[in-house]
Amino acid sequence: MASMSPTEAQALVQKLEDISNTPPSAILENDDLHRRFREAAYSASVAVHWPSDSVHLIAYGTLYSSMARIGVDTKLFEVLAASNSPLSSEELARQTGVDLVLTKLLLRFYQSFHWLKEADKNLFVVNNVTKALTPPFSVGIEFFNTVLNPPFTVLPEYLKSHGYKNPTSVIDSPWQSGYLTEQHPASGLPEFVDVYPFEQEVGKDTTDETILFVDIGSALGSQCVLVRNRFPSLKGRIIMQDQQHVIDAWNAEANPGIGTMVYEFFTPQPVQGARAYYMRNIIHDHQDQQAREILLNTVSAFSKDSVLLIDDIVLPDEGMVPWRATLADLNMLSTLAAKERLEREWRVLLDSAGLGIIKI
Ligand SMILES: C[S@@+](CC[C@H](N)C(=O)[O-])C[C@H]1O[C@@H](n2cnc3c(N)ncnc32)[C@H](O)[C@@H]1O
Repeated sequence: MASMSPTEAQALVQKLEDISNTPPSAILENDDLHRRFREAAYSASVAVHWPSDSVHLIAYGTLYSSMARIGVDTKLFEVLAASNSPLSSEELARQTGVDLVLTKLLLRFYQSFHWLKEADKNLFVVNNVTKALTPPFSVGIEFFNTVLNPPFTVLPEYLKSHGYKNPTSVIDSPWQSGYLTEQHPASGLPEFVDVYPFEQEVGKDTTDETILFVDIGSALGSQCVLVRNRFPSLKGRIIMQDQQHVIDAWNAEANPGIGTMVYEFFTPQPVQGARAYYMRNIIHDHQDQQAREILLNTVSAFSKDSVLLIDDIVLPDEGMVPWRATLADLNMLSTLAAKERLEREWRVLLDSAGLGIIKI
């Protein structure tokens, strides 16, 4: 790691931000410098990726091709490139015929990956990437997406099943293989106990009988184990709830101190008056009506000391959305026709279930 004073580090980061907004023409107009700078900037970015950044960027590879194709098919990039002035999401929706909600979602994604720019609030302009995604270059996008991605995707299985021999037969190549696979990398986000003062907020004056923590849709109880391990001397019961087949897979002997319960979250919550009800990655799996039903079922069990802890993504209402969040949004859309929510969408949803927000 290079040594540098905090002031020098600040200045360097500021300089990089300036350069990325407006690359100097002295670099762009000199072929050699342009190449070197492009490589250095890319490798500087990769050099500071967190491990989970690398996993996400690589694992979501096929999504970029699909998102580019949607922008090409709908002519969103072309419309923007043809305009002499910045265009709003409404204007882009009108000119492309894409529904406004979907247009906004696409724009969030494209912006998070710097495929276009938001010059001012809800006003979009092209950049070098947008231009690259218009004709004639854009012809390649459809070809890759429709013709090449399927064999790319089956390549690992194909090679495994062929003993990692180099394919030489045109009638037995990955092309002929029809196996499709999908993976969702773990999120790598902070744990809720690192950002929420759990012990102070819900752990006061508890006894062995207090129901401390109910994890709704817990999967295999990672968050219950986390609470137990993080607060070993905190009194109170910890309960994980999920569907029968999930609870059946739980190893109770290996995890003492954690209760299990089969619970279907479209029915009223049977555990009354817990200090904390917790849901991670549950609400984002559902459209508003189902989400509201799950919330109302939980609220029905509240006592005056109960809180609901929702561990999910909150997209900012304005400004740049981090690319990790737009990937998650698209993931939800592709796999479950669900969504990540803007802060104002969370407020409306929670309000509709009679809940107020204490803190985000
Ligand atoms: C996306 S996973 C989240 C798991 C866990 N909370 C986490 O963050 O790792 C959704 C979980 O909800 C459970 N689930 C789905 N539908 C359910 C239902 N109707 N009632 C109860 N649990 C359900 C699934 O079995 C799964 O474990």
